[in-house]
Amino acid sequence: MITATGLSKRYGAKTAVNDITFTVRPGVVTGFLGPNGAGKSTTMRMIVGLDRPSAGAVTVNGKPYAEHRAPLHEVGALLDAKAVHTGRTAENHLLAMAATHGIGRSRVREVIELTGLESVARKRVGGFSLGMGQRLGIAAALLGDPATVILDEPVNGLDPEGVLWVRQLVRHLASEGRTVFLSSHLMSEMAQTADHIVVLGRGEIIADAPVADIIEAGTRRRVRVRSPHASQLADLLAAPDVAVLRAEAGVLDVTGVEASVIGDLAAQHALALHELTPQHASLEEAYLALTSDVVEYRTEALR
Ligand SMILES: Nc1ncnc2c1ncn2[C@@H]1O[C@H](COP(=O)(O)OP(=O)(O)OP(=O)(O)O)[C@@H](O)[C@H]1O
Repeated sequence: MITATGLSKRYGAKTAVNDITFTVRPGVVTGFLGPNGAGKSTTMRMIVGLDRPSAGAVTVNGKPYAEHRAPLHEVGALLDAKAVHTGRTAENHLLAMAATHGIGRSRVREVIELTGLESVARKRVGGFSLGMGQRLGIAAALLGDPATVILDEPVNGLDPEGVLWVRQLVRHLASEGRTVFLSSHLMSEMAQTADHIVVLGRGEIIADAPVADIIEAGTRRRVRVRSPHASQLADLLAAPDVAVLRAEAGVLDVTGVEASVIGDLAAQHALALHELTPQHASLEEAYLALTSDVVEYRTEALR
């Protein structure tokens, strides 16, 4: 369990994280989303004691990270996979970490197998690809069999097979009752991986809810209607809160009315319907709607 209360971080005049309060619960995968510079990495660094909060506090499993006597058993974190620039082999890197906590060689072998690093375990980490570095970072995070796992952009640099592996791994870790907190800028990835998401914009929380609720709240639901009587139906649907868009001949995209209401209306007027489909917005669309006001670096439309 991770609990942040009134957490803030300022770097000089710059406020990176502004008075955020949230809880990351065990047994589910919680995603941490936000545009570049929103403050995700800063928040994660404060959770594991690498940055000191300017105000507020954050605890892991009930205590500030620094107060845990054997932190690797409490929290496993992958914060910057590129940080391991070493002439050591992957195995020796993990053995050195294990030694600080009295973790045995057999656990090192286990995490090497779990992360698919067997074939490169005796190779120098310096020559690793980004993807192998990510796997090694995840192996290190899991070394102490921690109750809480924090992964900053874990799928960065992984190939599709690796992405699928991370997704299955984090879901498995959550199913074991662990607290799993991962950041990503890939909304589509979050939609498939997370149960719950916390969205950060300019250092503030702008959403903290189950994925399904975020999708629901971030968009107005659209219904696609196909009918040989599309024009007649469009006239019947006209109302101040209803938008009817003629997508193509015989096809309407209707916003502001439930599909069931459209179906009933068509039946009352004996108008045949050939399609009546509620369109579900993607998490990407919902996220863009949520964060459109808070992106720090806006991209100019290409001309
Ligand atoms: N050491 C620092 N000194 C000054 N400003 C910093 C420092 N670290 C982060 N910042 C600023 O704080 C803000 C939040 O940065 P942070 O890296 O936490 O965002 P992020 O959401 O992780 O973004 P990204 O996805 O780009 O990594 C940014 O505006 C960043 O420039």
